[in-house]
Amino acid sequence: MISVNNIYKKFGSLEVLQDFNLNFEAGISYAMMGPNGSGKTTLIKTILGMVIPDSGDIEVQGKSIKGEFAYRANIGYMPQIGRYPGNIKIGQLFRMMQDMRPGIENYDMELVRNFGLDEMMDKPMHTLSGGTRQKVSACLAFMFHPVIYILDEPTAGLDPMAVEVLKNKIKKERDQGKLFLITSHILSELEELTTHAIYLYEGKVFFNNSIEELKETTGETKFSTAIARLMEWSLKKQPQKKPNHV
Ligand SMILES: Nc1ncnc2c1ncn2[C@@H]1O[C@H](COP(=O)(O)OP(=O)(O)OP(=O)(O)O)[C@@H](O)[C@H]1O
Repeated sequence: MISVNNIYKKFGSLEVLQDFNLNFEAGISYAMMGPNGSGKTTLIKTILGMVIPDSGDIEVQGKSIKGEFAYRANIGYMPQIGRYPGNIKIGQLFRMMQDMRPGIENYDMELVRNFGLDEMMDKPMHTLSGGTRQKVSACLAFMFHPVIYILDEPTAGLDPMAVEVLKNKIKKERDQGKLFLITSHILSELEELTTHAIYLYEGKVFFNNSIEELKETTGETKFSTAIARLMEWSLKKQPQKKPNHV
C-alpha cells in the first residue's frame, strides 16, 4: 500500500534518511520507534509530500507520489503539533475541511462526539488548551474515512480519558483492516495498538518485523524489554541473533 524505495534525505550536512526502504501493507498496524532525531517525523512528512527527498521514490496504492496531491485524500494524518489559524472556530475549521472534500458526504464524527467537541464548536482555536488542539487534530485525521492513518505521537498531551477514547477508535478502525503507522515513545501504547515494529537509528532502518519476531529475535518476552535490547544493540552496533532482521 505504501512503498518507500531508496529514499535519501539530507538537511544541510545532516543525513536524516539514508537509503531507506520500507513497505507498509494494508491491514497491518506499524509502530515506528527510535531515539529523538532518528528520522521518524521526516519519514512521515516524506510520505505525505511535505518533505521532498533528495533521491528515491515513494509509491502509495501503487502510484508514485512525485508531483501528486490527490493521494493525500486517502491518508488521515495527525501531526505531532497541529497548527491552525488562531481566530477560526472549531466548527468553522471542520466545515472548511469538509468543503475541501466535496466528494464525501458522510463524515466520521465519532471522535468529535466522544471527545465532547460538539459542545465546543464556537471556541476559537487560539483559546484552546494543547490537549484540546490535539483532539481537533485527531478528529480531522479520522473525519474522512481514510484507508491509511499516519499518527505522529497521537496521545501526547491528551488526558487519560481522551487517550482511551482515541485508542478505542484506533482499534475499531484497525480491526476493519485499515493501515496504521503510529510513532510514539509510549511503548505500552504501541504494544496495545500495533502488531509490527520498525526501529530507526541514525537515519537507517535497524529493525523491521512483527512484534512476535522482535521478541523472538531479542529473546525477550516483554515488548518494552525487547525494545530496550534493540536500543542497546543499535548503540553498540552489535549484530543480532538473526542477521536478516530488516
Ligand atoms: N526542516 C528541517 N531542517 C533542518 N533539520 C531538520 C528539519 N527537519 C528535521 N530536521 C532534523 O532532522 C533530524 C530528524 O528529525 P525528525 O523530526 O525526523 O526526528 P524524530 O525521529 O521524529 O524525532 P522525535 O522523536 O524527537 O520526534 C533531527 O536532527 C532534526 O533536527
